Amino acid sequence: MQLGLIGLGKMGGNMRERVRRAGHEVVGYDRSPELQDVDSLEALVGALQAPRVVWVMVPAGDPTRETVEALGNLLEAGDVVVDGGNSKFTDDKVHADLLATKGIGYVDAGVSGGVWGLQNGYALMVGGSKEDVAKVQPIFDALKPPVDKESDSPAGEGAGFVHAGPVGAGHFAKMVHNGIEYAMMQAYGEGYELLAAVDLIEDVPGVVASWTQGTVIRSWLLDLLVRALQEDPGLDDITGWAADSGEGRWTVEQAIEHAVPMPAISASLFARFSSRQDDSPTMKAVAALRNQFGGHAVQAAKAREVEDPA
Ligand SMILES: O=C(O)[C@H](O)[C@@H](O)[C@H](O)[C@H](O)COP(=O)(O)O
Repeated sequence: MQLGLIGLGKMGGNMRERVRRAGHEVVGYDRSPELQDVDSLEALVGALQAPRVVWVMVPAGDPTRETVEALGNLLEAGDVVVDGGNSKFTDDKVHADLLATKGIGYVDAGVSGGVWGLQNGYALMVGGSKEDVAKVQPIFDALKPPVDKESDSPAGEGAGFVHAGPVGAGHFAKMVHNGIEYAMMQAYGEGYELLAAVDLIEDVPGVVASWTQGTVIRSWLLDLLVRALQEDPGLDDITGWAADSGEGRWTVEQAIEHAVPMPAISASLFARFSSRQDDSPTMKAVAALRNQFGGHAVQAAKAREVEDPA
Protein backbone atom coordinates (compact mmCIF):
# COMPACT_ATOMS: atom_id res chain seq x y z
CA MET A 1 0.00 0.00 0.00
CA GLN A 2 0.97 3.66 -0.03
CA LEU A 3 1.95 5.66 3.05
CA GLY A 4 2.52 9.37 3.46
CA LEU A 5 5.10 9.99 6.18
CA ILE A 6 5.73 13.42 7.67
CA GLY A 7 8.92 13.88 9.70
CA LEU A 8 11.98 12.00 8.50
CA GLY A 9 14.34 12.52 11.41
CA LYS A 10 15.98 9.80 13.52
CA MET A 11 12.71 7.91 13.96
CA GLY A 12 10.77 8.78 10.80
CA GLY A 13 13.73 8.27 8.47
CA ASN A 14 14.31 4.73 9.73
CA MET A 15 10.61 3.96 9.69
CA ARG A 16 10.40 5.01 6.04
CA GLU A 17 13.19 2.56 5.28
CA ARG A 18 11.60 -0.31 7.22
CA VAL A 19 8.20 0.19 5.57
CA ARG A 20 9.85 0.33 2.12
CA ARG A 21 11.75 -2.88 2.81
CA ALA A 22 8.39 -4.54 3.48
CA GLY A 23 7.36 -3.63 -0.09
CA HIS A 24 5.17 -0.57 0.51
CA GLU A 25 5.44 2.76 -1.25
CA VAL A 26 6.36 5.62 1.09
CA VAL A 27 6.12 9.28 0.16
CA GLY A 28 8.05 11.26 2.76
CA TYR A 29 7.94 14.93 3.64
CA ASP A 30 10.33 16.74 5.97
CA ARG A 31 11.17 20.40 6.34
CA SER A 32 14.82 19.55 5.54
CA PRO A 33 15.14 19.39 1.74
CA GLU A 34 17.88 16.73 1.90
CA LEU A 35 15.50 14.27 3.60
CA GLN A 36 12.29 14.83 1.66
CA ASP A 37 10.71 12.92 -1.24
CA VAL A 38 8.28 15.77 -1.87
CA ASP A 39 8.62 19.42 -0.93
CA SER A 40 5.25 20.20 0.63
CA LEU A 41 2.29 18.64 2.42
CA GLU A 42 0.18 19.46 -0.64
CA ALA A 43 2.55 17.45 -2.85
CA LEU A 44 2.52 14.57 -0.36
CA VAL A 45 -1.28 14.40 -0.30
CA GLY A 46 -1.36 14.76 -4.09
CA ALA A 47 0.98 11.79 -4.52
CA LEU A 48 -1.30 9.42 -2.60
CA GLN A 49 -4.41 7.66 -3.82
CA ALA A 50 -7.54 7.75 -1.66
CA PRO A 51 -8.21 6.41 0.88
CA ARG A 52 -4.91 7.83 2.13
CA VAL A 53 -2.96 6.97 5.26
CA VAL A 54 -0.68 9.77 6.45
CA TRP A 55 1.65 9.12 9.39
CA VAL A 56 2.82 12.16 11.39
CA MET A 57 6.20 11.65 13.08
CA VAL A 58 7.10 15.13 14.32
CA PRO A 59 7.76 16.44 17.86
CA ALA A 60 4.79 16.41 20.24
CA GLY A 61 2.91 19.62 20.99
CA ASP A 62 2.70 22.50 18.53
CA PRO A 63 4.52 20.81 15.60
CA THR A 64 2.11 17.84 15.72
CA ARG A 65 -0.97 20.05 16.26
CA GLU A 66 -0.02 22.32 13.33
CA THR A 67 0.60 19.32 11.07
CA VAL A 68 -2.71 17.66 11.97
CA GLU A 69 -4.54 20.95 11.37
CA ALA A 70 -2.86 21.36 7.97
CA LEU A 71 -3.76 17.79 7.01
CA GLY A 72 -7.36 18.47 8.04
CA ASN A 73 -7.48 21.05 5.25
CA LEU A 74 -5.84 18.82 2.65
CA LEU A 75 -7.20 15.29 3.18
CA GLU A 76 -10.72 14.04 2.45
CA ALA A 77 -13.34 11.84 4.06
CA GLY A 78 -12.17 8.23 4.43
CA ASP A 79 -8.48 9.14 4.81
CA VAL A 80 -6.70 8.40 8.10
CA VAL A 81 -4.07 10.37 10.01
CA VAL A 82 -1.75 8.49 12.38
CA ASP A 83 0.13 10.38 15.08
CA GLY A 84 3.19 8.26 15.84
CA GLY A 85 5.01 10.86 17.93
CA ASN A 86 5.23 10.99 21.71
CA SER A 87 2.11 13.15 22.06
CA LYS A 88 0.25 13.55 25.32
CA PHE A 89 -2.80 11.27 25.18
CA THR A 90 -5.13 14.18 25.91
CA ASP A 91 -4.10 15.78 22.58
CA ASP A 92 -5.48 12.79 20.70
CA LYS A 93 -9.15 13.49 21.31
CA VAL A 94 -8.66 17.10 20.19
CA HIS A 95 -6.99 15.94 16.97
CA ALA A 96 -9.53 13.17 16.36
CA ASP A 97 -12.49 15.50 16.90
CA LEU A 98 -11.02 18.10 14.56
CA LEU A 99 -10.48 15.58 11.77
CA ALA A 100 -13.85 13.90 12.38
CA THR A 101 -15.62 17.10 11.29
CA LYS A 102 -14.29 16.32 7.80
CA GLY A 103 -14.84 12.55 8.00
CA ILE A 104 -11.09 11.94 8.34
CA GLY A 105 -10.09 9.12 10.70
CA TYR A 106 -7.44 9.33 13.42
CA VAL A 107 -5.22 6.75 15.05
CA ASP A 108 -2.67 7.38 17.80
CA ALA A 109 0.35 5.12 17.84
CA GLY A 110 2.91 4.97 20.63
CA VAL A 111 6.14 3.82 19.01
CA SER A 112 9.01 2.30 20.96
CA GLY A 113 12.36 1.09 19.78
CA GLY A 114 14.41 4.22 19.25
CA VAL A 115 17.23 4.20 16.75
CA TRP A 116 17.27 0.38 16.83
CA GLY A 117 13.83 0.07 15.30
CA LEU A 118 15.01 -0.22 11.71
CA GLN A 119 16.88 -3.37 12.60
CA ASN A 120 14.68 -4.82 15.37
CA GLY A 121 11.24 -3.44 14.53
CA TYR A 122 9.13 -0.97 16.47
CA ALA A 123 6.80 -1.95 19.28
CA LEU A 124 3.45 -0.30 18.62
CA MET A 125 0.68 0.68 21.03
CA VAL A 126 -2.32 1.84 19.05
CA GLY A 127 -5.58 3.68 19.81
CA GLY A 128 -8.51 4.34 17.50
CA SER A 129 -11.60 2.77 15.95
CA LYS A 130 -11.37 -0.77 14.55
CA GLU A 131 -12.14 0.58 11.09
CA ASP A 132 -9.35 3.18 11.14
CA VAL A 133 -6.79 0.80 12.68
CA ALA A 134 -7.60 -1.78 9.98
CA LYS A 135 -6.73 0.77 7.27
CA VAL A 136 -3.24 1.21 8.77
CA GLN A 137 -2.68 -2.45 9.72
CA PRO A 138 -0.36 -3.34 6.78
CA ILE A 139 1.95 -0.51 7.87
CA PHE A 140 1.81 -1.62 11.51
CA ASP A 141 2.69 -5.14 10.35
CA ALA A 142 5.70 -3.77 8.45
CA LEU A 143 6.94 -1.76 11.42
CA LYS A 144 6.40 -4.16 14.30
CA PRO A 145 9.07 -6.64 15.39
CA PRO A 146 8.75 -10.13 13.90
CA VAL A 147 7.28 -12.67 16.35
CA ASP A 148 10.23 -14.59 17.78
CA LYS A 149 9.20 -18.25 17.62
CA GLU A 150 12.19 -19.22 19.82
CA SER A 151 11.18 -16.77 22.54
CA ASP A 152 9.79 -18.14 25.78
CA SER A 153 7.65 -15.00 26.19
CA PRO A 154 4.08 -15.89 27.22
CA ALA A 155 2.84 -13.00 25.02
CA GLY A 156 3.26 -15.08 21.84
CA GLU A 157 1.66 -13.31 18.87
CA GLY A 158 0.66 -10.46 21.22
CA ALA A 159 4.25 -9.30 21.58
CA GLY A 160 5.19 -6.02 19.90
CA PHE A 161 1.74 -4.77 18.86
CA VAL A 162 -1.49 -3.89 20.64
CA HIS A 163 -4.69 -2.14 19.67
CA ALA A 164 -5.11 -0.89 23.23
CA GLY A 165 -8.49 0.86 22.94
CA PRO A 166 -10.16 3.92 21.44
CA VAL A 167 -8.40 7.17 20.45
CA GLY A 168 -5.86 8.11 23.14
CA ALA A 169 -5.27 4.56 24.38
CA GLY A 170 -2.12 4.11 22.31
CA HIS A 171 -0.40 7.19 23.66
CA PHE A 172 -1.63 6.43 27.18
CA ALA A 173 -0.05 2.97 26.96
CA LYS A 174 3.18 4.49 25.59
CA MET A 175 3.19 7.07 28.40
CA VAL A 176 3.02 4.33 31.05
CA HIS A 177 5.71 2.40 29.14
CA ASN A 178 7.96 5.44 29.38
CA GLY A 179 7.26 5.89 33.09
CA ILE A 180 8.41 2.31 33.59
CA GLU A 181 11.42 3.05 31.37
CA TYR A 182 12.40 5.93 33.70
CA ALA A 183 12.21 3.76 36.82
CA MET A 184 14.08 0.83 35.26
CA MET A 185 16.90 3.08 34.08
CA GLN A 186 17.06 4.67 37.51
CA ALA A 187 17.30 1.27 39.22
CA TYR A 188 20.09 0.11 36.90
CA GLY A 189 21.86 3.45 37.41
CA GLU A 190 21.68 3.22 41.20
CA GLY A 191 22.93 -0.38 41.18
CA TYR A 192 25.80 0.65 38.92
CA GLU A 193 26.74 3.49 41.26
CA LEU A 194 26.89 1.22 44.30
CA LEU A 195 28.99 -1.37 42.48
CA ALA A 196 31.41 1.38 41.44
CA ALA A 197 31.51 2.88 44.95
CA VAL A 198 33.10 -0.12 46.68
CA ASP A 199 36.65 -1.50 46.41
CA LEU A 200 35.32 -5.03 46.82
CA ILE A 201 34.02 -5.13 43.25
CA GLU A 202 37.00 -5.20 40.90
CA ASP A 203 35.14 -5.54 37.60
CA VAL A 204 32.03 -3.37 37.49
CA PRO A 205 31.34 -3.72 33.73
CA GLY A 206 31.89 -7.48 34.16
CA VAL A 207 29.23 -7.76 36.87
CA VAL A 208 26.74 -5.79 34.77
CA ALA A 209 27.54 -7.93 31.70
CA SER A 210 27.12 -11.13 33.72
CA TRP A 211 23.59 -10.09 34.66
CA THR A 212 22.43 -10.14 31.02
CA GLN A 213 22.02 -13.93 30.92
CA GLY A 214 19.96 -16.06 33.26
CA THR A 215 19.21 -13.39 35.86
CA VAL A 216 15.86 -12.09 36.98
CA ILE A 217 16.85 -8.54 35.94
CA ARG A 218 18.04 -9.23 32.38
CA SER A 219 16.55 -6.86 29.82
CA TRP A 220 17.29 -4.84 26.69
CA LEU A 221 18.03 -1.77 28.80
CA LEU A 222 20.61 -3.80 30.69
CA ASP A 223 22.16 -4.90 27.37
CA LEU A 224 22.40 -1.21 26.44
CA LEU A 225 24.12 -0.41 29.75
CA VAL A 226 26.69 -3.12 29.00
CA ARG A 227 27.22 -1.51 25.61
CA ALA A 228 27.63 1.95 27.14
CA LEU A 229 30.18 0.59 29.63
CA GLN A 230 32.09 -1.14 26.83
CA GLU A 231 32.35 2.18 25.02
CA ASP A 232 33.24 4.18 28.15
CA PRO A 233 33.96 1.88 31.15
CA GLY A 234 33.77 4.59 33.83
CA LEU A 235 31.22 6.73 31.95
CA ASP A 236 33.92 9.41 32.16
CA ASP A 237 33.06 11.03 28.84
CA ILE A 238 29.58 12.19 29.84
CA THR A 239 28.10 14.13 32.74
CA GLY A 240 25.21 12.97 34.88
CA TRP A 241 22.68 15.29 33.24
CA ALA A 242 19.43 13.76 32.02
CA ALA A 243 16.68 15.58 30.13
CA ASP A 244 13.05 14.49 30.00
CA SER A 245 10.58 15.02 27.21
CA GLY A 246 7.35 14.94 29.21
CA GLU A 247 6.19 11.32 29.32
CA GLY A 248 7.39 10.78 32.91
CA ARG A 249 5.65 13.95 34.09
CA TRP A 250 2.38 12.92 32.42
CA THR A 251 2.61 9.45 33.97
CA VAL A 252 2.98 10.95 37.45
CA GLU A 253 0.15 13.44 36.73
CA GLN A 254 -2.12 10.50 35.87
CA ALA A 255 -0.99 8.59 38.95
CA ILE A 256 -2.05 11.55 41.08
CA GLU A 257 -5.38 11.93 39.24
CA HIS A 258 -6.20 8.25 39.79
CA ALA A 259 -4.62 7.95 43.26
CA VAL A 260 -2.24 5.28 42.05
CA PRO A 261 0.85 5.05 44.29
CA MET A 262 3.91 5.50 42.09
CA PRO A 263 6.93 5.86 44.36
CA ALA A 264 9.50 4.37 41.98
CA ILE A 265 8.46 6.23 38.83
CA SER A 266 8.01 9.59 40.58
CA ALA A 267 11.41 9.24 42.29
CA SER A 268 13.06 8.49 38.95
CA LEU A 269 11.42 11.55 37.41
CA PHE A 270 12.60 13.79 40.26
CA ALA A 271 16.10 12.30 40.00
CA ARG A 272 16.25 13.72 36.46
CA PHE A 273 15.33 17.17 37.74
CA SER A 274 18.10 16.87 40.37
CA SER A 275 20.54 15.87 37.65
CA ARG A 276 20.11 19.28 36.05
CA GLN A 277 20.97 21.32 39.14
CA ASP A 278 24.55 22.43 39.71
CA ASP A 279 23.85 23.16 43.34
CA SER A 280 20.57 22.21 44.97
CA PRO A 281 18.72 25.08 46.67
CA THR A 282 16.90 22.46 48.76
CA MET A 283 20.15 21.04 50.08
CA LYS A 284 21.53 24.52 50.69
CA ALA A 285 18.46 25.13 52.88
CA VAL A 286 18.98 21.80 54.66
CA ALA A 287 22.65 22.60 55.29
CA ALA A 288 21.75 26.10 56.50
CA LEU A 289 19.10 24.74 58.88
CA ARG A 290 21.47 22.11 60.37
CA ASN A 291 23.89 24.91 60.91
CA GLN A 292 21.23 27.12 62.51
CA PHE A 293 19.87 24.60 64.97
CA GLY A 294 22.94 22.57 65.72
CA GLY A 295 25.92 24.60 64.66
CA HIS A 296 26.76 21.79 62.23
CA ALA A 297 29.44 22.46 59.66
CA VAL A 298 28.58 23.90 56.26
CA GLN A 299 30.79 23.98 53.21
CA ALA A 300 31.60 27.45 51.92
CA ALA A 301 30.44 28.21 48.39
CA LYS A 302 33.22 28.58 45.89
CA ALA A 303 34.37 32.19 45.69
CA ARG A 304 32.34 33.97 43.05
CA GLU A 305 34.31 34.73 39.95
CA VAL A 306 35.50 38.31 40.02
CA GLU A 307 34.41 40.17 36.94
CA ASP A 308 37.26 41.28 34.73
CA PRO A 309 37.00 45.09 34.73
CA ALA A 310 38.69 45.24 31.29
O1 LIG B 1 10.37 3.67 23.77
C1 LIG B 1 11.16 4.44 23.29
O2 LIG B 1 11.69 4.30 22.18
C2 LIG B 1 11.53 5.62 24.12
O3 LIG B 1 10.67 5.61 25.23
C3 LIG B 1 11.42 6.94 23.45
O4 LIG B 1 10.18 7.07 22.87
C4 LIG B 1 11.63 8.06 24.45
O5 LIG B 1 10.52 8.84 24.55
C5 LIG B 1 12.72 9.01 24.15
O6 LIG B 1 13.82 8.27 23.75
C6 LIG B 1 13.15 9.87 25.32
O7 LIG B 1 12.23 10.03 26.31
P1 LIG B 1 12.56 10.92 27.58
O8 LIG B 1 13.14 12.20 27.08
O9 LIG B 1 11.27 11.16 28.26
O10 LIG B 1 13.53 10.17 28.41
